[in-house]
Amino acid sequence: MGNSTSRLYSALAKTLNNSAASQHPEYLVSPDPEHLEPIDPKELLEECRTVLHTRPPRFQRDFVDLRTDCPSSHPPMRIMQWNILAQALGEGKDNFAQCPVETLKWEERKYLILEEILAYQPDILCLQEVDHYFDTFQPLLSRLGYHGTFFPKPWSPCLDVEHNNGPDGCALFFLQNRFKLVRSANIRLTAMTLKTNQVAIAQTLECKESGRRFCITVTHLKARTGWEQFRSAQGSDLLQNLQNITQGTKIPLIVCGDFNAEPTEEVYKCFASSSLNLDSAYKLLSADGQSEPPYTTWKIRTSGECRHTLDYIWYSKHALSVKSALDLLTEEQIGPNRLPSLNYPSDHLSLVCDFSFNEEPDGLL
Ligand SMILES: NC(=O)C1=CN([C@@H]2O[C@H](COP(=O)(O)OP(=O)(O)OC[C@H]3O[C@@H](n4cnc5c(N)ncnc54)[C@H](OP(=O)(O)O)[C@@H]3O)[C@@H](O)[C@H]2O)C=CC1
Ligand SMILES: [Mg+2]
Repeated sequence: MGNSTSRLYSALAKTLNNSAASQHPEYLVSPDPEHLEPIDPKELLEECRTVLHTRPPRFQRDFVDLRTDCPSSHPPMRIMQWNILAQALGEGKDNFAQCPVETLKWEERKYLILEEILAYQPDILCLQEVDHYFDTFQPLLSRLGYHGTFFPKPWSPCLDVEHNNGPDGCALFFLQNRFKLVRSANIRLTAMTLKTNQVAIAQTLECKESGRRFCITVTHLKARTGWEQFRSAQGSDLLQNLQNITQGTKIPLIVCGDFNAEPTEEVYKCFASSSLNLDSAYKLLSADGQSEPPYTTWKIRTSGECRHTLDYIWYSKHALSVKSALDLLTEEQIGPNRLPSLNYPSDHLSLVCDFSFNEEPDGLL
């Protein structure tokens, strides 16, 4: 290991382990200024691979080209949507069966999460179930050039788990060299006017290169069967909030989320038919361009096997084009024990798309 690599490794290990001697809850520890030196993503990726060398290799996933016919003078924006699986929920609430105990060890799982992010290098990262924001993702991603925002759930179920690391919530990161933050809103979702335990972050960003503005949103709706109407109400509230944010400005939208809803559910239909003219990016991977993937999460709980399509990237279909999308894992890659696994850290797959602005957006939101 060369000198600069060793220094990087030691800085990374320190950042990733800095809670051990702290008297404060880990999630409240602010990063030491020493850790704010920039990190080269390639070097950091190498370090992840070193730490993970005893694990099976990462799954190979390819980007599928979707629109080669719409030339754009600016580089596309890469958006990543991912429910990373809260550490406390994975260990204390999710009841995963057939999931080897080493799979859930945070000391290695965090490197797998980081490796997945570094492998695709998104310009914008929308995460759910983040319960290691302040001690892990904020300090590291800020050194990689990202601006981060975290909005915890008001009553996170993580807090019920012994040795938890604080509440889980949504996090939104964007690369500061590509975007300027124009406006940021933390939204506590309501259902039939009642405040709920689910949240969203909506940020208006301006592309430094093109000057174009858009609104990026991350959310995580209420889980579980029996809550379909509740999810639908939360979705309507989110749409109303986005309507208010974009009203008058007609800026394009990208909404990333774990909606906890199959495409047959009311909340999906509300988004698909909204006056905001949204479409779901991952449909474009299907043969007819009209079908969602067969699954975005696949796990075996003690209560049985759960294979569902719950995660989406919605976008303003007239103002934006999806240039490419990262394909999903095959059943064979996922394997018989499903997710999370030794080589994939979450029970949800990451969704990654490259977007470009269409040339004539006026009035076409
Ligand atoms: N202290 C207090 O006063 C309060 C505490 N709470 C706590 O919060 C919990 C509910 O919070 P809420 O936000 O509504 O939670 P949700 O029902 O939305 O689920 C929370 C998490 O559980 C995961 N999950 C989904 N299905 C299952 C399952 N079958 N088994 C295990 N985990 C699952 C979800 O993951 P995914 O999205 O990946 O499916 C999700 O991240 C309560 O159970 C309680 O623990 C809530 C309110 C008040
Ligand atoms: Mg979960």
